Amino acid sequence: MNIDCPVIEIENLSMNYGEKEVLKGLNLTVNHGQIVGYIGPNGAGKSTTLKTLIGMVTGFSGMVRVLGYNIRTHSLEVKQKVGYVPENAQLYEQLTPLEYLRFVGRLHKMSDHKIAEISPKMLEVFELGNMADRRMSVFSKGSKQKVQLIAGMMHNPDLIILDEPLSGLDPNAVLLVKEILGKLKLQGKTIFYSSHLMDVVEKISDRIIVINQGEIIADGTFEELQQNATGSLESIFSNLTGNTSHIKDNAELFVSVLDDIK
Ligand SMILES: Nc1ncnc2c1ncn2[C@@H]1O[C@H](COP(=O)(O)OP(=O)(O)OP(=O)(O)O)[C@@H](O)[C@H]1O
Repeated sequence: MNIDCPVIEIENLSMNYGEKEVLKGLNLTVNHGQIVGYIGPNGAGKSTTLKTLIGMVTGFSGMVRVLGYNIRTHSLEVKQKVGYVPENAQLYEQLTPLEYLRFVGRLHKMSDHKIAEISPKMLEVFELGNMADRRMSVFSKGSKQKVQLIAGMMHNPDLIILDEPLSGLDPNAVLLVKEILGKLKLQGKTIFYSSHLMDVVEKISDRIIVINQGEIIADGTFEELQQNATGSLESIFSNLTGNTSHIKDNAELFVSVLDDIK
């Protein structure tokens, strides 16, 4: 791929669901070889942005180019070349991991030989080797997420888009994914991911983008974000995305409502 050309280009991206304006004129360029953390409160528009990048959302306005392809006209090419791990794992649970990875690998035009060679190794890495032939309907949430992560990256894409990739993973698996992402970055891959795990985002991201109510409100390295508000990313996040003084009051209200049930 041409490393001089941006991996992701978004100009004036807006998206409405009915009356609700979910993305409000986003502008964003991501260059080759960065790990970009995309954070924001629930409902801020993170998943909608990521789905737009992968061609799963239509009806938006503005321009979106991924790996040089205009997503409106070349979404198939983007789907084939980009790695994507969705927020809610939609696995075909009647399949075993090996069957599922064969299915996904074929969609990415990998040879059956290559798929058969790498799938058991990747499952072993995620400690799923002994589950390779079991139906995924019996898998725990974390195990399903691990299969989803493998499926999203197995074709060795240059751009990996991850929506809450660490959701449901135990601390050792989180560590493993962090290590893998770090190594992929060293190979020149670009990783654009959303997460609510502020400590992880703080540690592994070259760049952090904060979205709130459909608008980008901060964009920079962790050190750059610290120039306006010191402290951990968690406290910067709270400062940027709103008043948190109501949290204690709301917790008290919740418990007092429960008390009334007695
Ligand atoms: N298919 C849909 N139809 C209608 N509204 C939608 C749809 N998908 C998302 N929304 C709304 O768009 C807004 C943004 O949702 P989105 O999933 O992008 O947020 P998010 O930042 O990923 O949130 P979270 O952190 O909770 O995953 C929310 O108000 C959500 O209810």
